[in-house]
Amino acid sequence: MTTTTLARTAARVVDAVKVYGSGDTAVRALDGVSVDFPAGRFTAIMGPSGSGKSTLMHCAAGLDTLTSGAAHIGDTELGRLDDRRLTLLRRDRIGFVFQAFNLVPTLTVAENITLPLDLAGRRGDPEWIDALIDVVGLRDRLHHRPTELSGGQQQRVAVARAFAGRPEVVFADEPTGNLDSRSGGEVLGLLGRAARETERTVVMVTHDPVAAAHADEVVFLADGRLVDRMTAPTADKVLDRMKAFEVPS
Ligand SMILES: Nc1ncnc2c1ncn2[C@@H]1O[C@H](COP(=O)(O)OP(=O)(O)OP(=O)(O)O)[C@@H](O)[C@H]1O
Repeated sequence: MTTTTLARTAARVVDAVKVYGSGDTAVRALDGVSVDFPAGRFTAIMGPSGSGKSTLMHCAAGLDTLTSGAAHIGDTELGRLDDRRLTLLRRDRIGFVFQAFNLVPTLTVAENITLPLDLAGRRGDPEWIDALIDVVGLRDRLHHRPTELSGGQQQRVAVARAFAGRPEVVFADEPTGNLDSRSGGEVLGLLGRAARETERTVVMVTHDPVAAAHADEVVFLADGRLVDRMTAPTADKVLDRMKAFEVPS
């Protein structure tokens, strides 16, 4: 598919370096990564274990700080924000989906979805939330508690929660890690649909080629460096690309 609109960048890192520890035990988790995540697209970050995927996501999302380089959400450089502004930015402009669903067991599905808005004292956009409930297919479960739902349904609640405040970017870290392949596929389809239908940006970390194939584009990390990008991925193409990392050079 071609597009004539110039893609806006929703999030990016420039010359990102992240070193954990110091001296002999220092680990260079990111070694000069520059990557942009276009607005309105679903991008997967792939790479072997230890390649820096989670570190990249955490630094891009303002959950961790870079050793050097810069991370931006829209036009905002995260390194220039004090803790309070960074917290507000994460709350108001970013959504998160993690491997563990992190729902509040005492609240209903509906209450879980609007929890971040309620905590922020925001009412949110009722039409937006109503539409989201249909996107994630939870209309008949709104008054259930998380324990009454399957794992896949719980993660769908977490996806709706992540999108509820109309964030600019939703970051997902191995969102299907705790799901069987069928529910995992549903959640991934949903992430893609939510990105397209709500024109939001989704950035997902995964080590699973099948999961990555749901994205519009895959970026590949190896040893803390960006080594490739692939548009219109398929599981086979992603798997082939991953195999190349395992061949000793
Ligand atoms: N808090 C930390 N302290 C020290 N080293 C860390 C820390 N977090 C990550 N690392 C190291 O940084 C490197 C990159 O880790 P990261 O978790 O980003 O990789 P990953 O690609 O997400 O791996 P996986 O697929 O196994 O989750 C690894 O060598 C890891 O051991």
